[in-house]
Amino acid sequence: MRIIAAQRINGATRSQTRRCHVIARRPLSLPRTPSMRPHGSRGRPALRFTPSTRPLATAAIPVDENSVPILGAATRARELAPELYRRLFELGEPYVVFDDVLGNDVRGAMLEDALALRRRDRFGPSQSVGSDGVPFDKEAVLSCEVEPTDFDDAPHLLAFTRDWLLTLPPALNALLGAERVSPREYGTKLAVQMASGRYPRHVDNACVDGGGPRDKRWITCIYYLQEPGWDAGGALRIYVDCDDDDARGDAQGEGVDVAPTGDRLVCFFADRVVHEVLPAAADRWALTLWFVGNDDAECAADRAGAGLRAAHFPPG
Ligand SMILES: O=C(O)CCC(=O)C(=O)O
Ligand SMILES: [Fe+2]
Repeated sequence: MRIIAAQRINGATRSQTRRCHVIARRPLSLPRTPSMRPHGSRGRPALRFTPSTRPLATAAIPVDENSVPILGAATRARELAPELYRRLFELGEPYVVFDDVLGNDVRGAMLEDALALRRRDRFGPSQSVGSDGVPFDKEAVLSCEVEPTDFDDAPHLLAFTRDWLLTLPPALNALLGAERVSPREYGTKLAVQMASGRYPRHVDNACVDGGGPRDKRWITCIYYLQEPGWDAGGALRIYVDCDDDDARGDAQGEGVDVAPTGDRLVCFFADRVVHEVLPAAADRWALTLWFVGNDDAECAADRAGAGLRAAHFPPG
């Protein structure tokens, strides 16, 4: 087993010279999606949404394995999968929060990567999709999809992404007893919400027919990169079902706030959980991985959560 050198985790080996060759394979046959547009394009028409997922293939895997930092991320994915499965699938909890996922050194190295990408101007306006399937720019939120070609700047972000994508789907599928989470396709987004920015209420996968490829994103996992002691707001507000006889309840359910504490991972179903992000007083960093469902029926109108979604996004 290879050992990660502490200085690599600390980012001390970050250099301007290329350490290895990187497979710069773009998603193979997917159309350009809103988040894959050239950065900074202005005055774009309101296109129908097409999901930004990609074949796993060799994406995010540099040719020289020895250059990939070892974060313990695959081990953590294997360790956390049973609890994720139990709480999301067996107990039907709307979301699951894991803390101390990779340790503060790894978190810090991932944040350094993100800052390096920002210095390289790799970010563009971040888009959301409305309940009608029409995308719009979020205010003061920038994002990018970390690519294999970003390896020299972002080895830790890529190593985490690669390890989770290779490990979590098979681990969940073993528990589910069928290949319901695709081990071949994924979505990803690195986002920074600046002061004054916010994410309006939405469901990641609105399950609307956008006229393009079907959006197959099924499970959202968000890893937060904040420094320890973060108290600048920016909670993820998740709307959960509430009982009819709950005095505080209304048709929209009750919002539960999850702070974007560093080294925290929050997971929920991409096609049914209504959520938003509240304003933060400082830059708020998050790396999202979307796991893709293999089964068309996973994203069905009558699935759990449809009532809550209808309450938040009434037709018309
Ligand atoms: O960063 C977060 O907490 C949530 C982000 C989000 O809702 C999204 O990217 O769709
Ligand atoms: Fe979201």
